[in-house]
Amino acid sequence: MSNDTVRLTAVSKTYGTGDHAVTALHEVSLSLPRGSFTAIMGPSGSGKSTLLQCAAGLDRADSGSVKLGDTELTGLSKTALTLLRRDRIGFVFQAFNLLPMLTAEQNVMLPLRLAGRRPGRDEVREALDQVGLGDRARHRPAELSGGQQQRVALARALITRPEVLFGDEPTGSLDSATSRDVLSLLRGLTDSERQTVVMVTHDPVAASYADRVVFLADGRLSGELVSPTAQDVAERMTKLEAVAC
Ligand SMILES: Nc1ncnc2c1ncn2[C@@H]1O[C@H](COP(=O)(O)OP(=O)(O)OP(=O)(O)O)[C@@H](O)[C@H]1O
Repeated sequence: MSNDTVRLTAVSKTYGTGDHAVTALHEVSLSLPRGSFTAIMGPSGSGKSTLLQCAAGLDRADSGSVKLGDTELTGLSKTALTLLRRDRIGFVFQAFNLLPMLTAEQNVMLPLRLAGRRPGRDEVREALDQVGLGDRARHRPAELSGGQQQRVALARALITRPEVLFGDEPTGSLDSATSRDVLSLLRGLTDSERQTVVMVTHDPVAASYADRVVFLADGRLSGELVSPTAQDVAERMTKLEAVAC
């Protein structure tokens, strides 16, 4: 079995046709090793979200290969892809997407209920404890801060024990202190549970929590930084943005 949780090989994706065609990804190859935390950065429109969507089976690549463990995603039917996302992938987005009428506990239970499982209360409490919210289980989203709501979203993403957790700007709507809490949690998941995490971000400080930052420019890979500092990331981004202008 491969040591990579996710492997993209020569993935290309074009939106639209003819004069309106936009090639969002040009033959991108990228491996996400098991237990690694990767940040994806690049100027606006460089293909970050498209990369994440193709890697997570939310969108289909036009060509190339996308593998989750030993499963090739590109040939899967829509139903098989839906099941794969439900059972093997976790997501957190900039918007927390919690259901307002449900408590934290009920929100966290939802993915298991949708999978036809009756979750044990212990299992849900454990997921909430993992994100430091064991004492907020009965609160509804409106009774929680933004950072707490994102942590509930994180517990909901982790309850199925996904092979990979994808984040699309997971700290994008949080203030810097709250962002740090959420990023430390993600870092801790990788360090203590070997959770594979990949996150798109615009924030060099957020990216500095990752093991590696992968840069995209105009739909192509444009280098990477290992064990990045926020300053190194910011400098690299300034250069990429200058070229993109
Ligand atoms: N559904 C779509 N239809 C047409 N073009 C699209 C679509 N989605 C993305 N694009 C185009 O593909 C390119 C890459 O978009 P993408 O959203 O992946 O970039 P991004 O790096 O995530 O940008 P941002 O940082 O601004 O969110 C852009 O030129 C965008 O306009």
